[in-house]
Amino acid sequence: MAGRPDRRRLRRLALPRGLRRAGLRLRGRPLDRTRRRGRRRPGTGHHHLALRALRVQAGRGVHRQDPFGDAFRVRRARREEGLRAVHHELQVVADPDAVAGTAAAFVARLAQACVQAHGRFTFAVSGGHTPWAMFARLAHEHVPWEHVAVFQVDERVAPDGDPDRNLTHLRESLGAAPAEVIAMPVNDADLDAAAAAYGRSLPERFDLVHLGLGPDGHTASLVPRDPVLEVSDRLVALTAPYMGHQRMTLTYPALARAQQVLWLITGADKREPLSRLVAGDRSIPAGRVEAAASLVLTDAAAADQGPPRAGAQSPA
Ligand SMILES: O=C1O[C@H](COP(=O)(O)O)[C@@H](O)[C@H](O)[C@H]1O
Repeated sequence: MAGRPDRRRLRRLALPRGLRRAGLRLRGRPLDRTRRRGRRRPGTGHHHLALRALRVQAGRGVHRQDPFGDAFRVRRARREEGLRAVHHELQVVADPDAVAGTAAAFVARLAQACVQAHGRFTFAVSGGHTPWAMFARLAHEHVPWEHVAVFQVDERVAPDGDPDRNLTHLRESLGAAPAEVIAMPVNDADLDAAAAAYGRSLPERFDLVHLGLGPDGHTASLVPRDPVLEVSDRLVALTAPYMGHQRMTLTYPALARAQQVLWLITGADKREPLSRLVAGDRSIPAGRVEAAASLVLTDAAAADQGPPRAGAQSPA
């Protein structure tokens, strides 16, 4: 049976008490110099069964992690055989609601830290359904919105206000939160020029990039077999039609500007691509994303810790 979320802990996460209590690190340096809280003993958390399952599936790519405090630990990517191997921190919570709440608290606290450290928080957000609840929760968090710039990771080529547009749902979910959203210009007549212009508007680094994961292993609009996967000379590019729409997307070089990636992955249909992602499987598009640090936040269903499926055998 899936573990229940630790309500006490989640409540604490939703009410950040300031950076000094967060054990927060930014660009490798602790912002919390007075932190005394020790690490919890491995395996004592309510997620340990899920984590153990993923460790078996994914081998060395998975790291057991304390909820939240350690999630901010920035781990520098290593260069191995010319490739930048990303170490994924993995956090499993009970369900999509817990994913949304934990993610919103994470984003809010990172925003506070970045604004305090360098005056601005640059945040690139993906589409899909999974982040809607997180954005809605974020609107009620303590976020220094006047210093936040929200960029799009990807967008469908469709009219303004179209329900297929990621922007439509982003704005709806954020509600009255006064976020500056720098929208992808997917209605321009010359889409190649528009993509290039969006690329020029991107910051040198993103403080945070949110990514999702499709059942086919796609992330952003980096979709299997599309030539966009090989684009290395542009920050923003266009895809062939995929699931009904041509798309504009950040490319791998743009995503590599992320100081921190936050993956939000929920649902049983993500089990296989999730295990591939954390194993560093570069045969799926998501497995080729590079970033300075990566937190994979997932629910029990995606981590294969849901209720037993009909006909499933219990282990002996
Ligand atoms: O098509 C897309 O799907 C992925 C995954 O979405 P999700 O709702 O299954 O999490 C998303 O990350 C991407 O931005 C979007 O264009």
